Amino acid sequence: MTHDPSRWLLALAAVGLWLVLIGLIVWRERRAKAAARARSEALAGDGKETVLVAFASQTGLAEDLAWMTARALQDGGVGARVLSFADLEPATLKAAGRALLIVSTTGEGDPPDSAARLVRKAMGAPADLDGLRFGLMALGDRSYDQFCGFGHAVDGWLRRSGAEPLFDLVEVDAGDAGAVRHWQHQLNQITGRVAAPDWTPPAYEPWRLTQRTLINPGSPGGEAYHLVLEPVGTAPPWSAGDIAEVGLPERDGVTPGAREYSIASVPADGRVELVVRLMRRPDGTPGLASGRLTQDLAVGETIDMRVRTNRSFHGPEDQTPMILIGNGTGIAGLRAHLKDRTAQGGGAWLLFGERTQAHDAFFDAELQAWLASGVLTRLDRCFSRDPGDGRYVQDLVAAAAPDVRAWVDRGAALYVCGSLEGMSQGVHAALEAALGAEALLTLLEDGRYRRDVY
Ligand SMILES: Cc1cc2nc3c(=O)[nH]c(=O)nc-3n(C[C@H](O)[C@H](O)[C@H](O)COP(=O)(O)O)c2cc1C
Repeated sequence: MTHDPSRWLLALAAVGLWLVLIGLIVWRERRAKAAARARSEALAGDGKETVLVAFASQTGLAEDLAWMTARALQDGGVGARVLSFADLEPATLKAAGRALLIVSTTGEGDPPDSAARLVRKAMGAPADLDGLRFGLMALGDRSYDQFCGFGHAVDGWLRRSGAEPLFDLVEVDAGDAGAVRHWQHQLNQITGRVAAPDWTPPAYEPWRLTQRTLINPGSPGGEAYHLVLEPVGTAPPWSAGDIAEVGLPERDGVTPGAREYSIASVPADGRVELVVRLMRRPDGTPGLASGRLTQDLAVGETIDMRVRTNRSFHGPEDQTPMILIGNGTGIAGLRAHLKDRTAQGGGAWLLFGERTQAHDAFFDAELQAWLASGVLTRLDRCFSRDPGDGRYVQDLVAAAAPDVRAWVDRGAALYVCGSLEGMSQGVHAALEAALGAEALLTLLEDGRYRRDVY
């Protein structure tokens, strides 16, 4: 032990600074929550007749629709209170008397992360919800096996708990406008109003492809491209973690749904960058969206695109250490976060897996520069097809388990981006082994374990 008083003073100052920073983070979080509460209270009106509007959202659509629902109720003279599933208890539902719930499904039929606490604590068995009347809108996508899986689970639990539906479950397939209009129609029944407000999503804007680079020539994996798109008009604001929705042109009289890609850049870049892998159908022909973006579209041409907020993958404060984990094109979302960090921040550790060191070390020069500048504190990569390596990113997490624990103990947040199958499940299992299932669930519920997987 040192007896040098100046060392003690330094240590005390460091601890003091650390406490101030933690306090600042807590204060900012409280302020954000208070702002949402104030917004919600403003919509609640005089409280005579209030409907609870609760949302469980992974990428933000259910949350947006919840606020639009609350506004439509208020415009029709009915007060509304908006609550995330993260703050929802059975008793709150029962006390509300009337509730409108908007929930999406993620993973493979799974609840959004913000609903994990309610699922674990309350949904295992029926609750006492006698007297509650509810309307439920389930967001999903029919291309998944368990269409609206979580919406159906909530519906079943509410009914088993004695709650009564105000109308049949409204299923929304890939943001289908017709189903959303049906929900608006049900709201009109509640408010007695006829005029439906305009809920159409923000229009697509033209973006010009200014650069396209194949980033893995010679790779045994599918070709991956780095795309740079510049707005023809003015660029909208966005945050690291947000998504670009690419509209596809009509084909044989059918408009295919939009495709979503994690944005690999930040507004300061003045351009949206994407990392797109060319997908091939079983017959070898290119996939609709990836084929257009990586093959058909010429540099200089424009596409329809809009930026969509993806709150559940937004970053923490610069002072919060970040552990970024991903594979393949998942580097996109992680890169945006790294671009947002400073060398004075809490530090960032990237664990990344791809096929070969020689062809698939995506953005290597940039990562090395971030390591040198201190933005990136640590870089662990593995390559599954390299002789002598053969590991996947989950193996990196498992091998570094004690360090992962130490980072999390220091307050680190975990961000996972990349493929749902294989990677995200494997990483989840490795994190469970490293931190304990209970601790990982708590991190998930507290927004310190965030995922953007597809
Ligand atoms: C990684 C991922 C997994 C998904 N899994 C399912 C699923 O299993 N079943 C389903 O019906 N929809 C699934 N979806 C579709 C979403 O439910 C749909 O896009 C919804 O509109 C998202 O709403 P949110 O933005 O509020 O989370 C999935 C979407 C993503 C990105």
